[in-house]
Amino acid sequence: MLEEKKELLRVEHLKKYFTTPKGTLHAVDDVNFSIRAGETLGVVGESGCGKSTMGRAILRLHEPTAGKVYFEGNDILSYNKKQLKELRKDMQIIFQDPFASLNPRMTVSEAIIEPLLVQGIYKSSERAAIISRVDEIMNLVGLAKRLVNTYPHELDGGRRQRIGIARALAVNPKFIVCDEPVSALDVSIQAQILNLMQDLQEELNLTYMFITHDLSVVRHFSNNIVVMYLGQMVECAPAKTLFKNPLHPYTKALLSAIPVPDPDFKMERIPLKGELTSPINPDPGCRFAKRCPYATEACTSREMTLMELEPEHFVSCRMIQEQR
Ligand SMILES: Nc1ncnc2c1ncn2[C@@H]1O[C@H](COP(=O)(O)OP(=O)(O)OP(=O)(O)O)[C@@H](O)[C@H]1O
Repeated sequence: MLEEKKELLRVEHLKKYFTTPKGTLHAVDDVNFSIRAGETLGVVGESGCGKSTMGRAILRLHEPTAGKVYFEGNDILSYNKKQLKELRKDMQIIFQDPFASLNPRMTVSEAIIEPLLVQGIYKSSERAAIISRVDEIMNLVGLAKRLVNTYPHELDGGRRQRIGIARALAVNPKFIVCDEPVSALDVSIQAQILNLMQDLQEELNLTYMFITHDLSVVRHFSNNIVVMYLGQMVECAPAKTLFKNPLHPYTKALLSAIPVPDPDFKMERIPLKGELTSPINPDPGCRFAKRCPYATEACTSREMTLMELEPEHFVSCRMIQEQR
C-alpha cells in the first residue's frame, strides 16, 4: 500500500494588507490551503493578484496581517528571531530575476558560500569542507566546475538562475517558494530549468510552491493548483482535475487562452474584459464580477466563500455553487 504523504505546510485565513495613501490594499485576503511533503502546489493568476506577496508572507519576508502558517505542524508566525533564523534553513525562495537577485560583485562560489556562512552551517575557517560543499552543489544544479570564479554578468540567464537555485539549496531546505523562476528566461532555457527543478525535487524530496502567471508552466509540474484573483483563491484542485474540468469562469478564461496543439479539441474562448480592478478597499461580493460574462446583481452583493464541490475541488463562484 502506498504510504500517505504527510502535510508539510498549512496556511489558514492568511491576509496581507498594505496601507497606502489611497486606502488599505488587500494584497492577500483570506487564503487557505495545505501542501504535502514532496509535492508541488502551483499558484497562478495575473500580475498583481498577490502571488508574490503570499509567498513572501508565508516565509515571513512580509509580516502577515492575519492568519496562521503551520510548518511541520508548528505555528511559525509565533516564532521569535532565533527560531526564524533556524527556519530559514528549511524554507527558501528562488526569485524570478536571477540577475537582480544576485550580487554582481560575487563570483559563483562566493554566492553559494554566502548562505552557508550566514546560516552558520560552516565557519569561515572550514575552508576544505566549504569548497567541497560548493563543488557538490554546483554539480547538483548542473554548473560546470570551470565557472566557479565567474561573475553573474559573464553568464547567460539559465546559468544565472542555476546560481539562484544553488543558493536556495545550499542550506538543505525542505520547502521552496519558486517565484516565477522561469519567466525571465528564453523559452528554450525554460524547459531545462523546469526539468532541473523536477529532478532536484525527486532527488532531494523537496516541496515546492510554484508561482507563475502562466498556467501551462505548472500543468505537468503541480500536484495541486490554486488560481488567485485579486488576493483571493477562486479555485483550487488537483492539476489534472483543474485542466479537465475547470469550474470558475476566471479559470476557464485563463485556460481558454492557452494555445492547444490538438485541432479536435475546441474550447470556447472566454475573453477577459478589462484590467484587474484595484485591490484597494475592494467592494464586497465576488471580485471577478466586473469582468465575468455571467455575473448578475447577486454576485456583487454577497461575500463569496470557497466551497468543496467535488472531492479536493474547491470553487468560489455563486453561479457554480447554486447549480450543484
Ligand atoms: N510593499 C508593498 N506596498 C504596497 N503595495 C504592495 C507592496 N507589495 C505588493 N503590493 C501590491 O500588492 C498587490 C499584489 O502584488 P504581488 O506582487 O503580490 O502580485 P503578483 O501576483 O505576484 O504580481 P507580479 O507577478 O506582477 O509580481 C499589488 O496590487 C501590488 O501593487
